[in-house]
Amino acid sequence: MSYVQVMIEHEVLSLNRPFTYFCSFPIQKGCRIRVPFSHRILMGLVIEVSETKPETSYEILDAIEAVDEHPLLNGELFDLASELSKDSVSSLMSVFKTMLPAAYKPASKAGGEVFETWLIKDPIPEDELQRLKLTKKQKEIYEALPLEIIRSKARKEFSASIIKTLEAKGLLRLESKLKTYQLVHQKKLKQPPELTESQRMALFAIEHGDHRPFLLHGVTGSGKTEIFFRLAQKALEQKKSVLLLVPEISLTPMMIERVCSRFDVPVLVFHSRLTKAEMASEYQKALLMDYGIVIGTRKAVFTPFKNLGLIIMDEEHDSSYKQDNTPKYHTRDAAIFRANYWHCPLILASATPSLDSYARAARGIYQLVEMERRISNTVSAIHLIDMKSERNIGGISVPLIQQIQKRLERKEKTILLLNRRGFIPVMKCASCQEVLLCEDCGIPLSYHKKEQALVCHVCGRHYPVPEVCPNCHKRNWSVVGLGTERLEENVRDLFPQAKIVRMDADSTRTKNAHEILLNDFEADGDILIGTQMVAKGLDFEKVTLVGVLQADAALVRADYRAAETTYQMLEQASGRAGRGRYPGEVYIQSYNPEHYVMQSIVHHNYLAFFKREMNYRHLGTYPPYIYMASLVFIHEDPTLAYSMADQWVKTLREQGVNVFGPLELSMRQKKSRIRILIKDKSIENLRNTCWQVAKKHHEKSRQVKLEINVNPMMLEE
Ligand SMILES: Nc1ncnc2c1ncn2[C@@H]1O[C@H](COP(=O)(O)OP(=O)(O)OP(=O)(O)O)[C@@H](O)[C@H]1O
Ligand SMILES: [Zn+2]
Repeated sequence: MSYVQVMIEHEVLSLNRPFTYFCSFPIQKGCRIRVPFSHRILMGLVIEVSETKPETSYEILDAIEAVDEHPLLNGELFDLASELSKDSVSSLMSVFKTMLPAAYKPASKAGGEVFETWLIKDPIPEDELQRLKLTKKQKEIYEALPLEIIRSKARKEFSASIIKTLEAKGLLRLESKLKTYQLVHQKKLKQPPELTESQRMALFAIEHGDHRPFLLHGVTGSGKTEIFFRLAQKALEQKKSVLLLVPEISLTPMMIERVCSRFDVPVLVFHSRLTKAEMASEYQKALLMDYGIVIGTRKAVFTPFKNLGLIIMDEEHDSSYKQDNTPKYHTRDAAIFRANYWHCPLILASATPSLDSYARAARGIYQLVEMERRISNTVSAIHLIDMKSERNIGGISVPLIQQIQKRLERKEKTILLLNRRGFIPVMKCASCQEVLLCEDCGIPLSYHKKEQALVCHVCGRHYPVPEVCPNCHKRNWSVVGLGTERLEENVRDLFPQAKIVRMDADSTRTKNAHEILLNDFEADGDILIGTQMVAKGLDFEKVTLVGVLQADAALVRADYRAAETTYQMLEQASGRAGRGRYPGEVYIQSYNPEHYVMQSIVHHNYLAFFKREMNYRHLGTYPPYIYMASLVFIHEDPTLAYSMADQWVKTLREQGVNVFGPLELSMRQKKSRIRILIKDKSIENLRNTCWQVAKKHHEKSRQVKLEINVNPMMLEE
């Protein structure tokens, strides 16, 4: 018998506190529990268990039942959750739900096919078997059955009716077991290569460093992965686990392959494409694992460990490390927390570190380790193509076409980057200039040829293509702009013999699609066309040419990080060429070749870019010089949302807070969104202000939704 503190399943801030229940059954902290709550039965998570009755002003009700036998979260993860909740200004329950695999979320409706039924053949004395009088067929099948088998499999492979009979006669016992998966195939192990001089120096610096996080700034192709592996090897030798974070699902297959061909230890994988049951199975394995390697995207940072010895965050600059929806946490912050908890090294690695991280390294908050040479010892030549004067066919400049032709003749490979999917980015009427917009979001729709549909790239809604313009009723659609789907067609027209592989959000919807496409390209592909996902991490020896189309498209965004993200994308894309024996060349098509982003790329000069960009951030008072939070008020009625935002601007201004807005953003799902921005030199002050708004807003209005983003990675328009 005990008293338990329970956080109930709802994520709202008004319920962001524990409720007390009386518990007549055994339960541990970190288990889910069913409890009565205002005339309903809800699921919750036990955050404390005590023998003594706590002081409460309300009647203590009886909890109904335990859902888990063993805790899903340990003490460390509880502490991490409470820190992330405070820091991201979101409810503790929203953090728990993000941490746990979907199948284990505390939610009444949760569940899923995580368990499957097994048949167990317990030993039975011969005379007992005689007494049951089995037919010849029944006996045959009984004897043929293995000691343990999944029930559905047994029914399919043998006879469903006979299996049923054997169950009824008590010869087969039913047992419910967690579905497990062998996601990773073991391969022959590879021997580690001899380290280069610059790798040895970097490794030495890390092994002789102190407790602060490391920022490993190594140019593309400098062999950072080998550094990870040497460090991992040491941790594993001490029987400690290694957490290896990668930004995007597209990078996991390559990393899994590399890890599995080096280490003969358990490897667990977490990413968003796993099914509910696979995710739950990996999580259960982690709870039981003594030591091993965990590879994964954002969510992997919440893996439970018995003993963690090393955290690596590869491509640390990538914006997918920040979660878009509540809780809007950054994986880096969670990684820093865990490294502190386990007193283990944290390696933030990138060829193009985020400005935030590099600035921190400059101030000594991180330890900077640099690798300036590529393994191949080559430097790719960067050619800027001025599209204002250069002739092009289907969006590809003549010099780039000539280079692709050369690669085809030499049986080398080309990567073409165009960061826009679909066929035509904007559907426009050539007669009246009408642009077709998403009804829910108010942003232009893209034409996707294969699907014969107009698609909103924000909400994903599909629309049929109208015969005529809804405005002027003429049939005169203009085909302006270029998406990856159309680029593929154009390249096919130019090089009909080439084998082309296209990788973008449309071609990678299905499970394992990334892996299949990349394998295709590596095997016999000539040209890989894709969005920013082809710019990252790929390591193919035969790629000697990279072409970037519309390199400055992303520069025109109003976001304060537009230059930074463009720089990172271009430098990363350039880095895919010339990684092996053959030197690489990069062709960047730009309308603005004098821009400092383009110039820094040409000269492979990160530091020049960093200094210039920091200067602009200083002038505009943007991060990393200050901290920033965006508060978005959301409602169908724009005037209601606006007045709410406007009141807060006035109130905060009276308190001396540095606040900007209100500003109307594009709609989402037919709802208006009004944003205010807060800037502060102190992150604590900024968070306090946000919490103050969040709590008061909640008391004042339940109708207008408020979304808070502390340290947003991007400011939308
Ligand atoms: N010491 C070494 N000797 C020979 N080859 C090596 C060595 N270290 C790494 N390599 C090879 O060099 C290539 C580039 O290494 P790696 O992929 O680790 O680069 P990286 O620094 O992660 O680059 P990026 O930031 O572009 O992803 C790989 O094919 C790797 O196998
Ligand atoms: Zn939309």
